[in-house]
Formats: sequence, C-alpha cells, structure tokens
Amino acid sequence: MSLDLTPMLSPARPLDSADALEDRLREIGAARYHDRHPFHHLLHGGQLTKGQVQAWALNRYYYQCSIPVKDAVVISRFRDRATRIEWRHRLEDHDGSETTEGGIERWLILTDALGLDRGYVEKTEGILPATRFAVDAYVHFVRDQTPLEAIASCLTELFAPNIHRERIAGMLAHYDFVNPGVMAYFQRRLTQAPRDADYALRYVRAHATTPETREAVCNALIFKTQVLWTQLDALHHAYVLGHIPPGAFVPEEMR
Ligand SMILES: O=C(O)c1cc(C(=O)O)c2c(n1)C(=O)C(=O)c1cc(C(=O)O)[nH]c1-2
Repeated sequence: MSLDLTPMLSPARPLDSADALEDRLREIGAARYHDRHPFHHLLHGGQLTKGQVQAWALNRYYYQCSIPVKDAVVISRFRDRATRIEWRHRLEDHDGSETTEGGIERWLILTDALGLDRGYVEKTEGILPATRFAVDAYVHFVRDQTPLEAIASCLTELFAPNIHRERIAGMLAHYDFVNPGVMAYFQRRLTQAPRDADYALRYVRAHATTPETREAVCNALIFKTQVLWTQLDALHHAYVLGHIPPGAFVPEEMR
C-alpha cells in the first residue's frame, strides 16, 4: 500500500472564477506554507540553541538580500508603467535609501545581536548550498515565467503576517538573546506584507481570466512554497540532524 504523506487538498473545484482561484490559493497556503515546517516549530517554540538560530538567520540573510534583486527582475518584466510604479516601493522596503533604513539593514541588526560578524553574513559564504539553489531558483522563476506568474509567486506573503506574529511572540518569550529591537524586521513586515499581498492578489484575480492562467497562478504559488520549504529542510538536515555540508557555517557548539 502506498502512503501519501502530502497534506490533502480538497477535491479540485474548477477554476472558473476569481473567487474559485482565491479559494484554491488559500487552500494551497493552508496545506503547504512553511509555518507547518518542523524547523519553524522548533524556532518559535524556543527549542533551538543560539548556534542553530544563528544558522537560520545567516541563511535567511541570503533570501533577504535576494528579494530586491527578484523585485527588480519583476519590474523589468513589465512594459506597463503603472505596474512598475506599484512594484517599485518593494525595492526601497528592503534596500532602504540614502536616508532611510531598509529590511536588509534590519536583518543585519538581528544577525549582529546573534553575535555573527557582518562581513561574514554579507559575503554569504557560509550559507547552505540548498539555500543558494532555492533562492536563486526564485529569482530565475520571475525572469523565465510569464509576468503573471512572476507576480503570483509572491503570494506566499498572504500567509506571512501570521507567521511573523508567531515568530515575534515565540522568540521574545523563549530566547534571552532576542529583544523587541532585534525583532524590528518582522514588526515592520506586519504592515508591509499585507499591502504587497493585497496588490498581488487583486492583480491575479483581475489578470488570470481563464482556467489555464488561473492554474498557472496556483502552480506559481506551489513553486514558491517549495522554495521556502526547501530552505527549512536544508537547515533541519544540517543543524538539527547534524549533517553540515562542507564549507557551511558551523555553530560553536557543533565544532
Ligand atoms: O518570515 C517569513 O516567513 C517570510 C516569508 C515570506 C514569504 O512568504 O515569501 C517573505 C518574508 N518573510 C519577508 O520578510 C519578505 O520580505 C518577503 C518578500 C517576499 C516575496 O516573495 O516577495 N516574501 C517574503
């Protein structure tokens, strides 16, 4: 007897309207978003060592610094000026500007507090190979798929505020090396992510007008949940099970 361990989605309803599309997207999120991953349960439940949290933050930095690159590629896919203007603030949200701090800087405040050297973090030398492959696959996806799928792939952000709230509360409660200043990155995302997700959802509802394009939107979201899940699988394999690949960061307690 074969055993299907993937979470069950309800029997596929035809994607014959924007509402059916939205319902399917929310089902995909409920079944596949990385809030279900065991590594997140350990992180938010205070069950990781400081070294394991360092490994998470170091690897996640690669996602952070690649997001504005990804968004610049998304912008490059549109000849339509209104869409480019709408998407532009995302670059500043992460990169900041000459006068304002962005998300990447806030992430470095977190890695500083964890005792990681900034130069080492920014070089990204010590990240897991799977982190690099997964994140790069996201950048390549928005370059290679249709502009509609490029936008749809950010729809995981629909589900991000809940996990951010859970992470802020969990990490503040459980780790003595975390304080509200350190969690500023996630606090800020609580207002940024809903705006971004709302726009993307409205966009796919309006522009995916056939069952085929709605299916493509769903598959883009599934792809993105896999980008996120793969990163946590790799962290779990390396830092919970102890199989750290050659060249990757080794926490002090595992040396
Ligand atoms: O902490 C998280 O679980 C999480 C998830 C996601 C996501 O769902 O892709 C993003 C973020 N955080 C985030 O901080 C962020 O800036 C972000 C941008 C994007 C995107 O696809 O454009 N996703 C996410």
